[in-house]
Amino acid sequence: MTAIEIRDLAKSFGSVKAVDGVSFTVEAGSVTGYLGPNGAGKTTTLRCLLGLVTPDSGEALVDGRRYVTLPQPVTEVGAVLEATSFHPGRTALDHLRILCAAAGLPDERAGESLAMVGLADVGDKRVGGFSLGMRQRLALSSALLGRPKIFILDEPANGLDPAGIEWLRGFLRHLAHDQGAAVLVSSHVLAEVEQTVDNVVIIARGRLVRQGSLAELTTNGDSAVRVRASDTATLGPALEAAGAKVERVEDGLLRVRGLDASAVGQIALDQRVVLTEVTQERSDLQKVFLELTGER
Ligand SMILES: Nc1ncnc2c1ncn2[C@@H]1O[C@H](COP(=O)(O)OP(=O)(O)OP(=O)(O)O)[C@@H](O)[C@H]1O
Repeated sequence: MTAIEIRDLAKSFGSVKAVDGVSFTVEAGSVTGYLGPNGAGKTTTLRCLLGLVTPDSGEALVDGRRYVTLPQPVTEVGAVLEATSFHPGRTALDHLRILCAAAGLPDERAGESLAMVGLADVGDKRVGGFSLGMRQRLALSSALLGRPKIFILDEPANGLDPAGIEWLRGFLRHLAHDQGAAVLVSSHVLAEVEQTVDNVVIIARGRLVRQGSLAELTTNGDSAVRVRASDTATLGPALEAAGAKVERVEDGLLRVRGLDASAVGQIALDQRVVLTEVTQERSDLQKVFLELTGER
């Protein structure tokens, strides 16, 4: 079921075409990564979806409707935009209770939502003392208050430490895969979302560059392992016997498809062949992103 639909969306600010004819959909039960370098137009797209920016043309729809026409938006869409600000003197629970009151939600949703993001123990602490990562979690908990089934999250991994990013991955997958939510999550860092998303939409300078399932974009044939070894005459046939396609690049260097680096290492060990280099080549997705961003 299509939960989010962006159709021929365009928005300019003066002479800058922030979004220039972008179309994609996000289905229920999946996480879609909306990726692109800084200034690509991601935030503008998400702001159009949330009715904060009026597009010049095209549509940005949630559940087939414009956000501004939703009768009780918090129960349908949970949104976290970049640089969410909090009153530093308020406790986390008070912050959420105020949002509950404004949205007509029962008070207890504040504590429940805080617990879902792992902040139950600090509900009575003032937000002013929170780390950036804790603020990100608090922002996420505010998106959970109305138990929505559509999530629109702008760079939610910003400021999280590696453990926080790992937690976020699991949490977003849980929302989509266990609870059937549609999750649209933007990032300018591919590695942050690569292990989370089912689908990828890449934009640059307002235009769509590539879209597809993660599986399509990472297994379209080009990902191989480069292996430098002391005895390729022994290793090559052993890898082939294990089902790999082996190309002899030059003396002592093989390019292996169909096995990952650890399987290659294990076979080399079994054959008592010394490896001097094992490099996983980048997937097509990583290459596209690298060209756009220079990210390594
Ligand atoms: N309110 C605005 N007024 C003028 N220009 C804007 C406005 N909002 C965005 N832009 C411009 O539109 C372009 C796209 O910006 P946008 O914030 O959508 O990109 P982004 O992909 O979200 O980037 P980032 O990862 O840096 O947040 C940029 O050139 C930006 O400077």
